[in-house]
Amino acid sequence: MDNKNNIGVLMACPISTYLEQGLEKSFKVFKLWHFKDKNQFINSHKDSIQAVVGSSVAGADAELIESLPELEIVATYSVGLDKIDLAKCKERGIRVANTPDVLTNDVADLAIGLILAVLRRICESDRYVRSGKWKKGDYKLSTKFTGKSVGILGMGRIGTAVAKRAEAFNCTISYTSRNEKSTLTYKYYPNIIDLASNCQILVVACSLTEETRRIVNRQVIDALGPRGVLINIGRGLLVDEPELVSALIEGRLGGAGLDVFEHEPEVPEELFGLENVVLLPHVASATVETRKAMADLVVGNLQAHFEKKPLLTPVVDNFVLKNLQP
Ligand SMILES: O=CC(=O)O
Repeated sequence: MDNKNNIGVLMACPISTYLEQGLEKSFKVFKLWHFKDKNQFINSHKDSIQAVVGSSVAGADAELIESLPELEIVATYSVGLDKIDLAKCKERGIRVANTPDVLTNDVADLAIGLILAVLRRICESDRYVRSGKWKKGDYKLSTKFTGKSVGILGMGRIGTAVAKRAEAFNCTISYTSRNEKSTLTYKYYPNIIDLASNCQILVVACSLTEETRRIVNRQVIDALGPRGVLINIGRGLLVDEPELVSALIEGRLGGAGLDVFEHEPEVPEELFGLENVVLLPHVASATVETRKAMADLVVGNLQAHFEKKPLLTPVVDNFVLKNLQP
């Protein structure tokens, strides 16, 4: 690998001290949020920045990619790729890596946690105890999870891990995905409305792309219905948020467990007073163990790239063909 001072790595947003320290051991790290005038900073450092590190908050859009002529790799501290202009990266031969696998279990665990929290009113009953209301009477009955039908939107790594967990709760699993998976015995619905009409809990676990933007629209929400529960551990923009809010307020949807929102960290305040809703601050992969593994993977991918080796977790890798010597 070249001398570390020769390789500029631009962090697009604050991520973690552990990651920063890992990057600083091998690279010259620039933290974009430290610069008031970002355009001026990029203009004066564009010739030394060869890598961008992003996350689910900020990545590399077309404008950033175009402003960095020496950019060779974008490594994101996320499994989601929606903050990266992948088409631009392919066009420019820029490699892209993400952090799949290491976070799958945590995200699937949290999806189940959200289901239980909504159906069994865990957060609401905790508030009941803390506010002293228990002394005046028992908390009301909640809803059983075991045996419910669970529909999964997006049967990738995370969707599959959610399904496996839900099976242990004796749930019937069905799903919709780009394609039916021949290896799975779960019922496949080619369309999300049919999936939503035939399940009690709909878990949103697909990636955000132009095709899936607001895929959970009013029709899907109405198909899920007043006894149905929506769980979103994907991206806020997969759901039509204003429609979700009105369905919850009007009682057209039974409940929701949401880890992600359209305008994070903004969350529609109309949801704050609803006891059938559990709201989390985008923490599905946020455990000490997993975040460390994600950071190690980001650093490992950059090291692999600058040592002209195959990426550990490649997403876009046509750089190999053009620029890497055997
Ligand atoms: O949102 C988190 C991720 O994409 O990893």
